[in-house]
Amino acid sequence: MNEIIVSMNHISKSFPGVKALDDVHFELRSGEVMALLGENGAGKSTLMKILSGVYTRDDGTMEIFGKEYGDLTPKQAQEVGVAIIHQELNMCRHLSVAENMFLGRELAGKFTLDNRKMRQEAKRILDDLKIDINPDQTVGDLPVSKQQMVEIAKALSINAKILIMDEPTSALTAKEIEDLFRIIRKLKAEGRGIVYISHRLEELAEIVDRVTIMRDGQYITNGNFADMTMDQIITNMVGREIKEKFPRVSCEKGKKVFEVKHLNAGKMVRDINFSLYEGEIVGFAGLMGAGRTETTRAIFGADPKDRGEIWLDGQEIKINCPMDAIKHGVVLAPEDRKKDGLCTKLSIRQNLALPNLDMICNGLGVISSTKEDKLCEEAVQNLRIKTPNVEIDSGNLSGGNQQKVVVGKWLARNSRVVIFDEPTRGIDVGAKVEIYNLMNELKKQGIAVMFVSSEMPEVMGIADRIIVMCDGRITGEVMAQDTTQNEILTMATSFENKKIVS
Ligand SMILES: Nc1ncnc2c1ncn2[C@@H]1O[C@H](COP(=O)(O)OP(=O)(O)OP(=O)(O)O)[C@@H](O)[C@H]1O
Repeated sequence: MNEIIVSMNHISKSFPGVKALDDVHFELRSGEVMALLGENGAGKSTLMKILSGVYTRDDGTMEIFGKEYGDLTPKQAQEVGVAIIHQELNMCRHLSVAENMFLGRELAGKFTLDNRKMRQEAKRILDDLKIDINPDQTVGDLPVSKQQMVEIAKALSINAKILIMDEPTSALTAKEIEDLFRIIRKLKAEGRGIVYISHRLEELAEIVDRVTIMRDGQYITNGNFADMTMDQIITNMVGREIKEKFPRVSCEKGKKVFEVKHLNAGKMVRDINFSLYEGEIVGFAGLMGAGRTETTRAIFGADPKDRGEIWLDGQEIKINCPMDAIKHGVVLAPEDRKKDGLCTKLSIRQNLALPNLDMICNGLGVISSTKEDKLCEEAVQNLRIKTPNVEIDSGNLSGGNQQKVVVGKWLARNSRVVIFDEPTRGIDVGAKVEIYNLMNELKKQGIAVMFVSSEMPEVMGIADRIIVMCDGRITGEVMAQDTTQNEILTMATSFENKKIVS
């Protein structure tokens, strides 16, 4: 049996008002992929930040390669062989691949840095991983998937024996995920231990050997993945059975609410035409980079439009900036929650209140704390935002709970059109169902729902009608109940087979 390389026992950690970890156990063996699973806010990232020296624990013991460690600093953790690849990649975007890989431990020549040697070494590691990236390329110019590969290469360049990957596939295409899994298998075969945090449970079977499950900051169980059913895993994660992963409600299709005509914006939004009706959810499927996010941003006024018309309830409206869109009741929950969806340095309360000031201010322009409290209370309750109170910085929330705040901002408004761009990315299985239910609720209220998602099962499970995009254009439209994943994929990868339902 593979040796135990990490053993964490009775680990506890509190933040003001939150017990993030309470008597947690965790074990990792060499040559295995250990999935660390739990709902948003369960404490997975906090536990791994303790292992990698980002946080110090309040209580408990930690052994790495059989040696007991007290409080590790990130540098010490690195020296011991622990590398963490964060969900939000931590690269210096303006530096080259080689410069990033050797950041903080540059190789010195006689008088200056030995750039040639660093380049050569970077190339050797990238080649070894069969990754086609030029070490001289600026990291900011690389797609996210390649940046992630550079992070992995960097971990290997410091000879990391324990690699922690936090939601590594959340921004990757199917082909890129395959590449990542190939690399993970190679690392595993070399005897490295990999901790794999993911909310995409369907991919676990591909890659995972064992599973550790946490809930509400506590250790629940661990075991071989092969010995557990998916239902057991989910029940352990959420503490209750989830009967329907894709709850669908049927509504009568009503009148046309929203229409986009001949929308063009930059290279990735080319002659987009579609309508949204009352009583339906319209899914936007496609591969990453198909132009769906650009379309949502152009509609919302976050990016300029070259031409095109937007109609709401039979009248043309002008949206030149997000403020115009919000005034007309057209709102967007954007894909990148940290960059576009939240002010991470502001509290949950301030984030929820910001776009709703018109509704919570009294006649004199002063915020009514009663109305603000009510707005926050409803958002926290309806979306089950896990937080001790609404005064904490939204940047300190777990990823999934941040997403809930983004969605919560729009709940209070009487919106006519709600655009969700990848709303369930990084969200746990229970919270996903809550988001679907929320979309269903909007659908029942006659609000038009546009739902962009790269997860085929959820588009097929939740949307009524599916519009497919490829390379900035709409390449097909199908009713969810009449289609197959293959048909959607064909439309998502070619301009042929164009199919439109009336
Ligand atoms: N720096 C911090 N300050 C205050 N609270 C924090 C901080 N970091 C984490 N928390 C809280 O600790 C709890 C555990 O968060 P953590 O990020 O570890 O969860 P997670 O399981 O990784 O969730 P997710 O799957 O959403 O990423 C949450 O309630 C979170 O709000």
